[in-house]
Amino acid sequence: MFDAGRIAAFSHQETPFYFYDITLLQETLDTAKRAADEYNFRVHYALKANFNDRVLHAVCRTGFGADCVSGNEVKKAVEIGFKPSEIVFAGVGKSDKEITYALDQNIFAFNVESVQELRIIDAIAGDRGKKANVALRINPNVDAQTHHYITTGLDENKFGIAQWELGEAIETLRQCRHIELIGIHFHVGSQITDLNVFKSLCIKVNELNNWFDERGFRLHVLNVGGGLGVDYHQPDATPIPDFRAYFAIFANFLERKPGQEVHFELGRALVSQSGSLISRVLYVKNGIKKNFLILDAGMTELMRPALYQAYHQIERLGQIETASEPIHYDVVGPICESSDCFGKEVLLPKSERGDLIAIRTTGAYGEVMASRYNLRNEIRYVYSDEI
Ligand SMILES: Cc1ncc(COP(=O)(O)O)c(C=O)c1O
Ligand SMILES: N[C@@H](CCCC[NH3+])C(=O)O
Repeated sequence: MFDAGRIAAFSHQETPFYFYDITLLQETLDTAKRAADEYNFRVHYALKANFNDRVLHAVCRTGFGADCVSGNEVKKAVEIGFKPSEIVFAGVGKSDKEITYALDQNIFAFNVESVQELRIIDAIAGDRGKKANVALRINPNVDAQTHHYITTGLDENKFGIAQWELGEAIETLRQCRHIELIGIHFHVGSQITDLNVFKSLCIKVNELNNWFDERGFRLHVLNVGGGLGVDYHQPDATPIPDFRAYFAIFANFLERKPGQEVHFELGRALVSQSGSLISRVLYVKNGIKKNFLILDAGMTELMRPALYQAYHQIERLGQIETASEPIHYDVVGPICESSDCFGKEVLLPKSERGDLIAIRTTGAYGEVMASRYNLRNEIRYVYSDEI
């Protein structure tokens, strides 16, 4: 992925920066779109994974809709050019202002996460003389088999309407005159690599689809969320996730009723592998117990390792001196936190001040989770077709 020409181009850049491989991004998007189209599935890209303008333009041009989690994300999606009729809005804490804004934009649907939220949307829609499309986000209590911080579909999680509340939800819906129930929505977690999790989800969706049908609600949409994981350990071996296998699970196990559409909300799987965080070694500290590589990027640029102990492949770019043995380094940033560490005991070629380091698979939940802690600079980025 990082050939000599590219590395030479990096060496003139101010670091740290996010590097986006636009060719890989487009190939990934095209592969996913083709796989989804085979079954007539509709994908709304989850903006929360990466809302960089270049990324969003590519996603929009490829023909995906947008899944948003804040009023600002809805605004961003509209500005980029996503059709309002292809924008959905989820989130456990939508403010009145955000609901009003999204209603005024005539978005496709609100994925509603509580009975109380149903009443609020109904009231705001009534005041504005509108009818809001809603899908109920149901917590199916399906274990996503992922890191406990990024699982979202268990009873202990704050997301969605619990199954025991569904009776109250449909009673409320019957009273709401400014709401149209169009479907049901699920999202059980992120970075899911065991496809059996999605089979279990399908079984739950089928049960609930029947439950609504028996009560006279004809659902138009089954939205099964996102969550497909990527290979953080071997980014070059699997640069594009197996979208065909993923969609095939839903094609095989989901029981659609006549006219029902299936919607998805993929984020990570569409953008992760096309991003890398590129930084420089500032200092090398050789200790008795440890060797440290101190980079000019830190948890302020990439928070995942500090937040979830997430693994990212770390590579030293450029010429490797074959005469020296590789060395184990703790690769750390400059931030005043001990958790500001990208990897412990990482085996790398002997490195020195000025060397370029790539932290891979950072196209999703990288740039978007950056912070200004320690009054750090704004994030910089470099696109493959501009160098
Ligand atoms: C409701 C919802 N949809 C979609 C996504 C996108 O998930 P992923 O990036 O794992 O595909 C998320 C994030 O986990 C989410 O909360
Ligand atoms: N931000 C997380 C995933 C959470 C996705 C949003 N629900 C990550 O970096 O993996």
